[in-house]
Amino acid sequence: MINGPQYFDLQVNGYDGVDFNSDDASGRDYHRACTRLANDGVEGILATVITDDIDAMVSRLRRIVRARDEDEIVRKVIQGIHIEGPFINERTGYVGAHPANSVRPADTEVMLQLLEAAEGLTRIVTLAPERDGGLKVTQRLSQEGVIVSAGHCEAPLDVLRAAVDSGLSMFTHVGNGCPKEIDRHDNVIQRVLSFADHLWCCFIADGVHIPFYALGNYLQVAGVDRSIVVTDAISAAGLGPGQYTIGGQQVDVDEYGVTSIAGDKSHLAGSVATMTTSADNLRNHLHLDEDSICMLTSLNPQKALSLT
Ligand SMILES: CC(=O)N[C@@H]1[C@@H](O)[C@H](O)[C@@H](COP(=O)(O)O)O[C@@H]1O
Repeated sequence: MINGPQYFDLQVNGYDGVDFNSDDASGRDYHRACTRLANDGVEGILATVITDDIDAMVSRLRRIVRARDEDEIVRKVIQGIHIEGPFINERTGYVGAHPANSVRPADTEVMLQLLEAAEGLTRIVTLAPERDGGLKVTQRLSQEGVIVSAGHCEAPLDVLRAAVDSGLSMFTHVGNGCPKEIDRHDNVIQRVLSFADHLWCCFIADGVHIPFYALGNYLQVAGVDRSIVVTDAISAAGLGPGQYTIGGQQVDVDEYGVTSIAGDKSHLAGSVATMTTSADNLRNHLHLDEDSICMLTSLNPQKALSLT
């Protein structure tokens, strides 16, 4: 997709064999991943750092900052950072692939430490509003101009409403990061969809995280003009089945692109999608027109970041 609309991906944990949450990714690794992203028609991404011990998150954030400082293509492609965790819901199902023992309640001091390590590059923070007491971190982040996105959460309706009033403006991978067995009506997916007028709703369109017919329903309710497609790609993106990593965890990828943490099939652990395969899915499985695909994969993510 060289001459078409350029994709913009708000959630990328790795690409082409490079894990952005690894403790030994080199500048050369970042160069390779970003060159492949650019060749795959991706104009910009937010490199995503997920829950871990704070020292590990800090050093991974610094590593991304350094890789950008040293290399033009990395600077061009990695347009910012998405910090996903550690202030998420620790309960099984909601915590998903994040290491539960590193999850913690939201804390302004810790948040500031992470923001400082990212040196002004943080554009999105995913947290669980119900774990942000007094919504203090939500308020602080929105004052700082950082997008607060709810995710890996089970926020009740009144907490979501208060979070929106405090600056919450996005929801991370709607339909995922929640248990498979939840109440058929009163669940976090229905709650967030009821707030879709106020939130950017992000979806993973790989056909593994959400069946296409359900994704079609979600997009109709949320509206293509308020929705964003992300890959949530891990290092396996663009490669075949095998064993990969996200941070200190091993991820198995099967021949259908289903990811799992070392033999535990209870939840997914990122995708192997690229923006090209995601756009193809929207075209071929959801039969969306090109304008809608462009909004979901390029215009809306940039609008959310106030880049257009
Ligand atoms: C990189 C990464 O790990 N991304 C998340 C994962 O954290 C989460 O566990 C899963 C939940 O999906 P599920 O709720 O459908 O299992 O979605 C994504 O794959």
